[in-house]
Amino acid sequence: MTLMLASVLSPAEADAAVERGADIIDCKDPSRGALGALPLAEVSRIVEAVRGRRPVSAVVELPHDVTHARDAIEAAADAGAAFVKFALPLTPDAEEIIAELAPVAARRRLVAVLFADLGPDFGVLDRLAEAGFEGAMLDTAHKGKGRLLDAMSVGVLAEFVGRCRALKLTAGLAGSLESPDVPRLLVMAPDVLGFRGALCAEGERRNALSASAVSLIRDLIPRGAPSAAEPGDHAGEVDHVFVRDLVMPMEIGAYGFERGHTQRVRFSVEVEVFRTSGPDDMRMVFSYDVVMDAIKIILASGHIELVETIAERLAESILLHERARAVTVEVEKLDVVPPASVGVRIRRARPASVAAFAAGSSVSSL
Ligand SMILES: O=C[C@H](O)COP(=O)(O)O
Repeated sequence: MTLMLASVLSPAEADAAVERGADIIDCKDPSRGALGALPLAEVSRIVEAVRGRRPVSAVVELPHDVTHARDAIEAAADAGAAFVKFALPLTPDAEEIIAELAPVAARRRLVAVLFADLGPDFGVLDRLAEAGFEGAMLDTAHKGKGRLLDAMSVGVLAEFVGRCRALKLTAGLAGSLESPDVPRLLVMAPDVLGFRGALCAEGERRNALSASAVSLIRDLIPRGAPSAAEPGDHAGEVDHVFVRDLVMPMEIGAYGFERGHTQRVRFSVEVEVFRTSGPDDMRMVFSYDVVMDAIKIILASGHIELVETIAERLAESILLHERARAVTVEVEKLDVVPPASVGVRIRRARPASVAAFAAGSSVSSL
């Protein structure tokens, strides 16, 4: 399950974010850049306003001297922050700093933030896991200069989440995320998606939190596993969302001669999507970006022997989306016997109980 983190700067904003369903309340001063810390007294006030209803995280601007860094982290935790977030230094001694913070990580839940637009080295994730960190989060350093998906491809983001999962680190994604990004990033099943700008009036992170914007993002992130429910007023209506004839180069094939180079593969995908009731925004749609991202993530994972494997993985990934009722996937190799194509077509559907839930779901009104 993916949790929604909302960055707030005041007790009033924290209360509004809790009321609108954010899962983690993150104390941050957006006027101080990507990872600006709030004064500790303000963190304490936010913790008080939250009244234990949600975990609170706090940003710390890490002093370079390790003793001071440890003290700053301890102070934020003493102010009531369940998680302490800070930007991982980009200096050559970053790994040493991580190791020196290991004693603090044994007592406090530390989250290291890596800036996607500054070319982070994912090798550091091993060091964070060894030092006992709680998790790692990708964010963007330069706000206003692009979203997370501008800084990193979906394949690289999926690699980040996968490496965190393998190391038992909580994986967070943030960085000027907008509502259409949410279903795309959910495909990677991160533990946390973090937001500030998208929750604010006019999408500007230094503006005040907007209740309707918080609700929009909240509604885009499913809250737990779907279960059976009564069908809603649009039950039975199904749209067909498709990506047709998308040709991508990929490493594929079971023969030795098919290794070490790419061949053209054509993808045609049709998703049967439950129609839902609600406002006329991203909550109403199943984005074809979800299909294209799922294809790119599979391609980025390296050589795959069988078209059947690709088709199954693609269908499985798309059916994770709660609006998808069934999917037909066609995968064709174009370079085996040109101009003919060879390949496979499969149709996969969700289990009936889950399908009933999705048919009956509607989003909250604003
Ligand atoms: O931790 C999450 C950040 O506060 C994200 O801020 P942003 O959405 O404005 O980039």
